Amino acid sequence: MTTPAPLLEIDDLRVDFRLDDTTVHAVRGVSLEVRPGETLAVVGESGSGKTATALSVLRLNPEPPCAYPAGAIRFDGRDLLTVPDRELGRIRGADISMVFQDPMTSLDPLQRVGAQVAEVLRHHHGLPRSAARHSALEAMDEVGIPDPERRYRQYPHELSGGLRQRVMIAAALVGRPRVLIADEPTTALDVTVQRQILDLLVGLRQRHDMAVVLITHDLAVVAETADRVVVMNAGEIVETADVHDLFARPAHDYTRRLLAATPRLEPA
Ligand SMILES: Nc1ncnc2c1ncn2[C@@H]1O[C@H](COP(=O)(O)OP(=O)(O)OP(=O)(O)O)[C@@H](O)[C@H]1O
Repeated sequence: MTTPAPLLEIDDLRVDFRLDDTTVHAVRGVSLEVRPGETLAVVGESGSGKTATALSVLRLNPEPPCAYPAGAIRFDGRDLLTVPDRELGRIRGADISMVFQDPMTSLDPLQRVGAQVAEVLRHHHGLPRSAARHSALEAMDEVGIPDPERRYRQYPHELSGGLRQRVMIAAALVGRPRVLIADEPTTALDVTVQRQILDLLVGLRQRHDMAVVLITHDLAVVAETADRVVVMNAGEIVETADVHDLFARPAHDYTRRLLAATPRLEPA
């Protein structure tokens, strides 16, 4: 069986944060690839460099003098670490989207949620207001927001945490990206809503044939959703494996310790 060419390739990524007179080597030579249509989980304990890696893809880490990314991140023959800002702006949302843990910090509190979903289409595809509204309503409906017409006009604080996360997912999807990076997308939600959001992501990935990079510290989530898994510790990848192999035959000590800390797990 041939492995499809990767959609996104991270090559020897290093991210340093400089704070006063200390330097934190948050990411230390991470290389990974994301293949078309797969769910790649990135797991590891808090502080292992998962978020700094993900943010580097869209250059969302703080800028120098705080953060210094190095290495290469290749997408469609371009290095995202060095493409001009305008080009990266076109890629964000249209080719690669991100969903974060806490939608309250990524949604604008002063803007109606529907307009925030539609914004992506107006910005990237130059759609007129009415067409963008129509597509945004469709996306809100697709992610399971009941009565999208009414919700469209509401502000983020008028929605529950689960609905806000669905709005973020609608905004991330509406531009039909090929890669969705979801950073702990369910951590801030209660357990039943977590389940619904994960099911939603799995369904959307299949329907839109998009690749999902799922960042999580939760191995139960990995077992249920991932095709392949990258395990990070202290800024480095310690193991990359097919999800079944990872759970059946973890190769690295650190992975075995992570698995031992989460009893009774079976990949789906
Ligand atoms: N803006 C920043 N300024 C300084 N140091 C940072 C910054 N962001 C992250 N770090 C440091 O970089 C390291 C990696 O952090 P990162 O957030 O990438 O880890 P993580 O695996 O995503 O953890 P978590 O699951 O807690 O989000 C940590 O030591 C963290 O303190």
